Amino acid sequence: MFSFEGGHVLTKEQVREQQHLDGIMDELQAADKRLTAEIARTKNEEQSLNKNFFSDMSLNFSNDAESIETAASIQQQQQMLDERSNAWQQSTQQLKTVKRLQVSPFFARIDFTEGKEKPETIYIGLGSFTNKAGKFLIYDWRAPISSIYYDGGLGHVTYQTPDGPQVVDVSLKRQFVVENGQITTMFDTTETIGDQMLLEVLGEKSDTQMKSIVTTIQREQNQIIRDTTADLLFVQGAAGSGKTSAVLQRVAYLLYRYRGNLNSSQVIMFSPNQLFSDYIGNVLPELGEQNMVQFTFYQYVSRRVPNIDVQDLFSQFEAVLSPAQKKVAKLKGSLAFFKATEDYAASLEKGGMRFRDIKFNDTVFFSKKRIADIFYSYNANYHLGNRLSATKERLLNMLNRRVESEMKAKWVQQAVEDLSDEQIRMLQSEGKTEFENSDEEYKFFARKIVVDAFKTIQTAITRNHFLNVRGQYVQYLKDAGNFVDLASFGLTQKAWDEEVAGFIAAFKDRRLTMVDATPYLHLYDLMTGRHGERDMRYVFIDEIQDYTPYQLAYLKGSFPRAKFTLLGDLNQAIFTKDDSHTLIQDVSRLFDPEKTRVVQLTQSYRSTAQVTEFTKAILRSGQRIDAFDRQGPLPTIAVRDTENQLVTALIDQLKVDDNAKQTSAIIAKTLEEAQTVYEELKAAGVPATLIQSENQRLVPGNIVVPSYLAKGLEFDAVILWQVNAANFHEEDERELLYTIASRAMHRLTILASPDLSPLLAGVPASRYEKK
Ligand SMILES: Nc1ncnc2c1ncn2[C@@H]1O[C@H](COP(=O)(O)OP(=O)(O)OP(=O)(O)O)[C@@H](O)[C@H]1O
Repeated sequence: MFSFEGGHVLTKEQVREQQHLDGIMDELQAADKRLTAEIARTKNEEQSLNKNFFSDMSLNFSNDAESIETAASIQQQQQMLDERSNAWQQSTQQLKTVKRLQVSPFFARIDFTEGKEKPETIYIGLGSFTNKAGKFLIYDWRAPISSIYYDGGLGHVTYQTPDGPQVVDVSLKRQFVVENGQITTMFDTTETIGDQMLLEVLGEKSDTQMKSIVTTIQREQNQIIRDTTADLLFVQGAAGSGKTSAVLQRVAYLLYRYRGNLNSSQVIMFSPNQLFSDYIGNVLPELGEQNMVQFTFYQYVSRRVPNIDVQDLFSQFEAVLSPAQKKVAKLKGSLAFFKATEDYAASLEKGGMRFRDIKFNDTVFFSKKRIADIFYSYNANYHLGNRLSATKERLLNMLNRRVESEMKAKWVQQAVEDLSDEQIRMLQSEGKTEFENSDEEYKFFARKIVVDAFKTIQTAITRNHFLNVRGQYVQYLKDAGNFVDLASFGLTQKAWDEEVAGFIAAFKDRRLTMVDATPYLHLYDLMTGRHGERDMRYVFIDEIQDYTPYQLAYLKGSFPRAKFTLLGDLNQAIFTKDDSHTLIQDVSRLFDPEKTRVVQLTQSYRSTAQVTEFTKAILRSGQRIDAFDRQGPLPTIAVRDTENQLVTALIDQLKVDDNAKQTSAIIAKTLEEAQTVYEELKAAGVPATLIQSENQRLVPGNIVVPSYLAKGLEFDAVILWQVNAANFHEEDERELLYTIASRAMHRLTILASPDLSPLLAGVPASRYEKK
């Protein structure tokens, strides 16, 4: 293994590689020129074809034969136009790749032989590049053959091709760092991906945007990236083990592998918060792909219940639940409750559906009784969805028939008389202008007025306004004891009734907590026979430990034809807390076990060995977490008597981090505490940015952030603010503490006053330094 940087004497091999690189850079430059010219030319041709589209043809439709000729000629012109525009698009795409490759053409080389064929050498980069003769100069990292770079060492290595597994004999694996057309680092490795390269990458500074990991993807991550068989791919991994990184590269891989059949709008990713969505937003574009659809679960739910205020992340995190409320939340998040909602909906096929009157000018037009009679007039084979469509059709027919009689109503007569000249002209412009008699004229205008006025009713029918969804949900909660065993969740009927009463009070104000939002939507979907988004092909859910089984079951049903990739670390549950440990069993029940693949990632890449060893000791679960051998300072713990003294300790620490050119994130438990410490820093003249909402962006420099927004992010240095007994004492706060501590890449500091959280009592003294 060797490496060289400025000043070292180059070996023959290094000179040879640089010459090869120079050759490729020349080819890339030539391709850049050629493609740019080609794009300009096709664009011009297309424009002139467009301009002359009709003038180039003799349009003649006077007889059949000639119109056929004309049609053929139009078609031919259109075809030429399409070809030009395809050529233009292709060249534009190629040019983009060439431009990306010019920055860094390749990062690896492999030499291998396949069977009895001649030895081959290939170079791997961010995209494919062929010379004019069609020879591959660079292979895309996602090409089947590139897999051998990630999957194995030297010797026999198997890789998957569309035609099945292939075996090759690998004789060389070389890694490069290329900057501005110069090879700055080069390693030969016998391992999968040499530790040295990884060490270099991991030692870098944090950024406000996540980076891609294509040059150093690890073998077990590659399994995740290239899996195409599992319906459910479940990735359980320690903090910083590259779950998020791996799935982002997986999206890029799938878009490449199924190019032409899969586009980025058929891939959806659920992220823990908007801040995180922004943080990962650059990875795919950097890899030359378009971003997938991104949502937080809150966004996904709240956009579907427009007039209701769904509980946001902040209040979800800060809410303090009574023991009874905790039990209710557990019940409402369970698969048993999911099943109960389905059973309740099925019971509505026989009766109990709640409707609203459809009103017109403040009087009842279709009464709820009438609607219910129609709804239940169909035979028992009709499910809710069919019943609803049949009812709507009937109502629309009835509405049409009412037009004629309504035309005689007094208000219509009045409206016709009141029509201004302008209105008359407008209405006439849409139809007749001459009438045989005044009666006919009256009817014409009366009909227009009635049809127009009935549009509100039509909308009410087509948009299901006559369903009383909120009333239905309340009714469901009241009846829930008939559909789910309350006792198995430790609840009596009385306790449940009290909770329902509390729920109704908030619901009247149009407020809905997160635990109710999903069953509410689910019930609505069942009532309306909604079948989910069938176009979506891949669903990714990050941080699944913060979802309830109910929410996951609901998402599964919402994307009935998609394959799912779920990522989680059961040690990092910040909302669902200890329930997360049964989540895997619950989730696996939703999928076919034959098509489920579980991958465990145990190696933590984010942090230094010192930070990982410390954070690991916070946990009790004994889950395997392997530290990566990258060295850094021991974490420090500083306890002071007063908060004032603690602020001084904080400012001192910020200076230390600053001197090490590391940006710090000060993570406080709650938003309120984050605000306080931010104000204290400001008063002391220390610059920092307060992140108080997920809709903000990360910025360079020091930040102060509440714990629930730090999910999934990482920072050079992390300072945990006020890890005292008051803030962290419950067992179920252990995972939160682990989550925020594990955000640190290079340095971790823990500050507390007047005492230290007992949750840190189990961390051996050798793993930190007291200050
Ligand atoms: N193969 C790799 N090569 C280089 N860097 C890697 C690799 N795998 C992970 N990393 C780095 O490790 C860090 C953690 O990765 P990532 O955020 O994907 O982990 P995670 O498992 O989603 O973490 P968490 O659950 O703690 O949020 C990132 O900086 C990422 O770039």
